[in-house]
Amino acid sequence: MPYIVQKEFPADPDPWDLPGSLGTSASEFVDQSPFNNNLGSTEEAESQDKTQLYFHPGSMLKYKTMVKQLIQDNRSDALSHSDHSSEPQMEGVVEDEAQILYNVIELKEKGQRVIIAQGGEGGPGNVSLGKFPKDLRPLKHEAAMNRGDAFDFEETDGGAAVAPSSIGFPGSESILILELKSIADVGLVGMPNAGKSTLLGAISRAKPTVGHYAFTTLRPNLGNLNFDDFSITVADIPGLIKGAHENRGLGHAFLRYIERTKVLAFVVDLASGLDGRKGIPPWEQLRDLILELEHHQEGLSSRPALIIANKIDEDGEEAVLEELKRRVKGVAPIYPVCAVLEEGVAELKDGLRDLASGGESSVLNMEDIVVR
Ligand SMILES: Nc1nc2c(ncn2[C@@H]2O[C@H](COP(=O)(O)OP(=O)(O)OP(=O)(O)O)[C@@H](O)[C@H]2O)c(=O)[nH]1
Ligand SMILES: [Mg+2]
Repeated sequence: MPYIVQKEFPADPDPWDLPGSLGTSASEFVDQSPFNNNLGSTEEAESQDKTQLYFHPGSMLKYKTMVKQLIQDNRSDALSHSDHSSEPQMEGVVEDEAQILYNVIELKEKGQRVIIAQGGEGGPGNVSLGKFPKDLRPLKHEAAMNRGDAFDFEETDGGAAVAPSSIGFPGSESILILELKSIADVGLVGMPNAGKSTLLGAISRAKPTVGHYAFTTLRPNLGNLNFDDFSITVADIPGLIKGAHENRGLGHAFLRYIERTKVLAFVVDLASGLDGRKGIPPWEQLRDLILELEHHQEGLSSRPALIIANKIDEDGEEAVLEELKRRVKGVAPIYPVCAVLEEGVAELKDGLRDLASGGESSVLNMEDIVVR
């Protein structure tokens, strides 16, 4: 083989467990690159350059320059040698080490582009070599090279000497984990079975799966709320349980969906814990949800929020709703709804519209909820 490229990727990284993937700025990333100027002398940096490939565009530029230089060097070598071998002598030159880099780039603008894998330089291509005799077509030549056959210049019909094709340099490779940063304007946040999916179906044309068991939803469902002059996207986020920040009930993945919404709509189940039923009262649901959000990422619960009190059709819910209003009085607006019968949905849509459009909004703080 004319050259060896070894790539060893460590164990598959879990996209939800990338250390430092939150809050690490692009500049920190650049600082990790050995191409950075703080490496000491330029020569020192150059010598490291030749053994490593990086995904970062700045690094790629430098790599490209290095490869160009190598090609030029090889061309002049080829010209000065009498054996006319046009194959670049690259053995051992391009050996790259796999690198795991976080926050390679954040694409924020429409049309923004980034090079994440550079194509290989050269070979010069058929055009540069003129007409090929049939038995010297590039593929045959490459196969023969791999067998170790010797090559001489051949004569074309017109009598001009042409060199066999050259393979060129390999391109770089990148394995990327792409992360969607923003999924919706509003996130429906609640415990399993609170009725989030039913609610999304009631306020939009989305048709998410509904089930009377926990964790029916494992991926966010999206729905659009269209107003005359305005449209908002609502995400039905999978249910969170206590300990979600420690990844209980796939909490890490679900909490990260919440990071990608602008405002929060806490959905609580009024019937939970009612009349000796299994479950926890709505104010405790709110407290637990806020705690999980804050444990996952400080300030995550400090987004504009409203509360949706679902299942007002259940017997005995009036007392629970009054109790809920008393315990969170003056904190965030409460919208009582029955998602299955679509009661209270019109008022809720107006509330979501105000919230998402940045009108008057309130934040639901832990201290503002009376639990005992
Ligand atoms: N009585 C009553 N039941 C409801 C209401 N809304 C939803 N439900 C029921 O509550 C159960 C859970 O509904 P889902 O919409 O799947 O709940 P979810 O919050 O999406 O649950 P996960 O996906 O597990 O997080 C289903 O049996 C629904 O029929 C409601 O307004 N009243
Ligand atoms: Mg659901």
